[in-house]
Amino acid sequence: MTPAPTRPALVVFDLDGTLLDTHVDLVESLNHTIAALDLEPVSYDDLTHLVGQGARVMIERACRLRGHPLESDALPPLVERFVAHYAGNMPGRTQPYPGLVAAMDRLKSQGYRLAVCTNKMESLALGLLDKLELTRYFDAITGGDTFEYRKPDARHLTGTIDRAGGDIARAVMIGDSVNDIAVAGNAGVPSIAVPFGYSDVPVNTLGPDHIITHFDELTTELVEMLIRDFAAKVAV
Ligand SMILES: O=C(O)COP(=O)(O)O
Ligand SMILES: [Mg+2]
Repeated sequence: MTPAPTRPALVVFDLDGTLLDTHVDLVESLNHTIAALDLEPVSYDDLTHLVGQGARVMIERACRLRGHPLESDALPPLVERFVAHYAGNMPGRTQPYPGLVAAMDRLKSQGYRLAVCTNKMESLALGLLDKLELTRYFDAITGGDTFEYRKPDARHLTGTIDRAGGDIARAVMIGDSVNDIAVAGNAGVPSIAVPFGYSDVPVNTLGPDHIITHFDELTTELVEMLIRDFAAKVAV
């Protein structure tokens, strides 16, 4: 039998492509934004190469993809256009992935803490989670502009863990793409990858400590096992 955990752990979630399926609204707002430059719309397949570093980078990458690299002064009005459209449309067609809410209820009923560490702008992350009535689950929600650094910089994750009142030795990061697995590795925290998000490569190639294909698999037993195995690996 698994011994009782010393103290509840903290599970830190990425947002886009992990907690929430945001792709329809991201693509729509991105296409609305680049339409101001008369650029052809991008597709969902393109999104996996564009998303990951927040709206500014996503817009820059989309313009480059359409053969229209931006001058630096062209970006701020486009970011404003994106934010107005995206925030105005929330929650749009965005939904939690299957089993997420039940998994969060399960973890919280065991006293676990939950947090969000996303490269999405903090205001957009907060607004979206509010609209979906999910904010109350989280002890901290940090975005790509909360600190002066963001994923994959370890300090984005360690700062999130601090704000959530968590302990780095009892935390797990769960995400869909390279920044999530890298930030966990950089911070010294075990990682779980989900394959249903927006990675442009198969998640097993990112080197996560574990992969779950459905949130039904996210249990306190799994979290405890990952924390224990990770500590044992680091101690070797
Ligand atoms: O919005 C982005 O570019 C990335 O967001 P994420 O870190 O929640 O995946
Ligand atoms: Mg993501």
